Amino acid sequence: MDKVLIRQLRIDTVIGVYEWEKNIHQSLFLDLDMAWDNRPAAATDNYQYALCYETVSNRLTKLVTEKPIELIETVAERVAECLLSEFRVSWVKVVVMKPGAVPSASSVGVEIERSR
Ligand SMILES: Nc1nc2c(c(=O)[nH]1)N=C([C@H](O)[C@@H](O)CO)CN2
Repeated sequence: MDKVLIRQLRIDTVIGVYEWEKNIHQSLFLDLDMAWDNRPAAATDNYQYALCYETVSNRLTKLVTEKPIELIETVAERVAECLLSEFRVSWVKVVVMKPGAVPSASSVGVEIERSR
């Protein structure tokens, strides 16, 4: 299966369940694996057939930052829904990491896979 990948997309946003988290920005890091047939783009060398990782990155940053969210699970689910519906991706793996959330861990996070 062909994929388009985005690694370590940093999104600074209001995220967290505790009161002290609702007045600060924290960084989330997203890894995205998106099923996409890359052959039409490669055969024609035409951007029109490519899943644009820049467009996806910008859209997801807007989505995640438009309002405060408590759980990183919610972030992952909203990101997956957006990719399946707006970008017509048939399958996606979304990893959301929140470094700094647990001081004794280098990072913590969630991973989901969704398809339509
Ligand atoms: N499974 C989760 N556990 C926790 C979350 C979360 O989003 N998913 N969030 C918190 C707090 O916001 C924490 O990150 C503050 O450091 C705790 N557990």
